[in-house]
Amino acid sequence: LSIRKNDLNGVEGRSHDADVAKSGLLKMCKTCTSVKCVPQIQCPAHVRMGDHEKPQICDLPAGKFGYCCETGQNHTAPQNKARRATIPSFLPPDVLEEARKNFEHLMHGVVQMPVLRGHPDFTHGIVFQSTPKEDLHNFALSNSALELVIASQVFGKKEQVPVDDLITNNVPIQFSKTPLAQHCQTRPICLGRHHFRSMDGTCNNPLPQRSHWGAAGQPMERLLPPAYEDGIWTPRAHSSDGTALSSAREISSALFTDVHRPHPKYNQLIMQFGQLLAHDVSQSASVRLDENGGLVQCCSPGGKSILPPEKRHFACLPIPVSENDEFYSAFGVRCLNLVRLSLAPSADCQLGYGKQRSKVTHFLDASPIYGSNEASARDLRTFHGGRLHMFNDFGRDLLPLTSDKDACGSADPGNTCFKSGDGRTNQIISLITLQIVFAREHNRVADILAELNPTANDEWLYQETRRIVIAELQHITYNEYLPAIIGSQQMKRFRLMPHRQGYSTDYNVDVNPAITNEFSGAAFRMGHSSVDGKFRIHDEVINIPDVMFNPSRMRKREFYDDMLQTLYTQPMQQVDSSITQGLSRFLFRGHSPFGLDLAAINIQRGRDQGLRSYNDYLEVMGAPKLKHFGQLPKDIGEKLARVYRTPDDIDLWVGGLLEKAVEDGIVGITFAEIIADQFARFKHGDRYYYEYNDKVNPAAFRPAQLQEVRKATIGRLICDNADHLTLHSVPLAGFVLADYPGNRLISCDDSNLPTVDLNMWRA
Ligand code: HEM
Ligand SMILES: [Ca+2]
Repeated sequence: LSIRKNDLNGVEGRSHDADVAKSGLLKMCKTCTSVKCVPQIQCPAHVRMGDHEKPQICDLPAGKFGYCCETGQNHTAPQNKARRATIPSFLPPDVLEEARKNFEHLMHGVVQMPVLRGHPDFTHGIVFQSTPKEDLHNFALSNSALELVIASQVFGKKEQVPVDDLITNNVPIQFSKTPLAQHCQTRPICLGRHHFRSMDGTCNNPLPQRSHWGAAGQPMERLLPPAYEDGIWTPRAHSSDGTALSSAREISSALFTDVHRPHPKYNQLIMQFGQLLAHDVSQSASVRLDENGGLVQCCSPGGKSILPPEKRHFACLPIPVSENDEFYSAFGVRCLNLVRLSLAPSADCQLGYGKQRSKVTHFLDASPIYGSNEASARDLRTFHGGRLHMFNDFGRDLLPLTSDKDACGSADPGNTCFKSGDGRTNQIISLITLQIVFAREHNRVADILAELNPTANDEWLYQETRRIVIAELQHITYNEYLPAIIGSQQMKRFRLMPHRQGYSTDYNVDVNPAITNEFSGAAFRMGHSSVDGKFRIHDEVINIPDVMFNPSRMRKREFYDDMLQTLYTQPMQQVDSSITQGLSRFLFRGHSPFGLDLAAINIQRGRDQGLRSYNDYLEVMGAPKLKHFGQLPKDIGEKLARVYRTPDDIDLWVGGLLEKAVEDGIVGITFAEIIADQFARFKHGDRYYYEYNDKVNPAAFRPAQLQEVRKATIGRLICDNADHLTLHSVPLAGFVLADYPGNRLISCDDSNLPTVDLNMWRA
């Protein structure tokens, strides 16, 4: 993960110094003054420099670059094992042989009962769903990554490599000269200058060595080295005092209650927009039983017990449930299924820890609308007038219907489900609603462009429209959504606020746009606490589990308009220690009397993804670590002390949620920083970001076009794409409750709700 000097060489292999001088993107400091030179992975973007300026690079041994890191800390676990004098610099044949044997043993697999359609575990599997062709590809890639990880594990154990060296990628062994090289990823070759951004996110960074940065299928990044017990892939299971960590379910039920605490300012639309964003930038994949995407089950039927080790698949990470559990005990459930995330082979082909794979483009590029590869993008297009397929339901455009019988995982025949660029669209009906808004926006814009440019062909209309819709999405995100979530101070520190005029010059060729494990595994899952367990539509109260993977209501004529109004009228729930039972007890219940616990899943997932404890992240931000629970407010400290032995054990998702919100934001400071860091990557590391000029962005907007894009608001987007059967107005500030001081409901024709004038796109 650290930058190698060669990575900085230009296309024609110019010298490193010339490159730095030419781009002006890096400040060179051979040795850091007053701060420490550490590998990039040990210095998260948000602590690199006080004012989040360009990174200062410095020399590390073995020809690598590091960053001058302001915290001056080495963010790794304390080194508790004596360092071995020498570690071989090659992979001995016996390691290769043993690794091969171990791998084959794992692949031999276990015989298990199939997971039945309609069961909550089946539905959970759909969250990671792919097409059959992708399943095959995923299985192969996941296994390739596994072979590399097993070889790393065998080597680490045999040679007694200190865990610290493994988690900081400090073992300079290349797989490229071994038979394992076939499992390493190759970088995409980018020919010419791509005018429009690619569908799969490849070829964004102009340096050929970085053509894969941010592309679909690439591994997630990390802010801190992983907390794997063996330094490679074994999840954290022990307290820092050596005893076993409490079960994720025990923590969930002790700490997360379901209390109605409506937010005084923000509505459910901001929650729903957040989930759409989450799906745009991250979709992990779970390990599968076979190449047909078969699901792994780690519990005995009915969740009565955890399967014994000899019957358990290697990717099992089930959540134990106590026999006295306040909820599940009534059903005799002692085990909640959880399957580990699959890994991606990394492009550096080096021995090291497992890296989780994300299936969607990491960039904020409307991938839920368009897909994350050429094939799914083509499947969604009509190839006429640049338009996307829609299902016309008696005059109203809904998303196209899918023929994939597993899309909803339902056992009910005739359950109609929808298709989009993302397999999770049917997860909840309010998400489908927002996906329809964006798909309609695409066709609305395409139609206007076609009228303005009568000779334009389908391809140009599609790509140009996609460029505009992505720009609108980015503008709404950075202008309306993000300031509400992380507050104005973080927006400023990370240079995230859109300009009012002119182009932004914030592109930085060295910023890796990849999603971080901390963001996808913890910080952005803050959204789960903001969900209200009920939608109130006129007199009807809908419990959210009833509209998960069950979109039949969408066919009711007024439902779409009504749902949008509910979203902007109903307050979102505060982001805190409350999470609706619709998610923490009844997630994906279908017809079952109980469902899954998303809070427990989030905690266990954090351990699966190797997230370090909350305390380590406090330290990264320059805050003192918690030494004892008494430092926290009494009620929180007491609850935590019941499930954690020491503050060093607190899971990141838990610690982050318990913080009080930053002054003018929705989340606490730790999540605000992690989210800010992530959106700084999406902005500063995306060449196609809408505010860049043509020196950076091959598809730059003309100044007048950019000014128009800056008029995009979530309110206008909804007005322009509503059915106008029951919806005729929106709140002026779309994510804010209409009755909040300073805000009001305004009619869709009100001139205070600006319109993006597409006349600027007349050829
Ligand atoms: C509306 C109801 C929602 C439901 C039913 C839901 C459900 C889920 C489920 C089942 C997962 C996968 C859990 C796992 O196995 O690790 C997940 C992941 C996630 N959710 Fe939600 N979620 C909802 C809303 C939200 C919101 C509002 C946000 C953010 C604002 C959000 C952010 C995320 C993120 C970042 C992930 C990780 C994605 C990945 O990397 O795979 N979710 N959610
Ligand atoms: Ca994306």
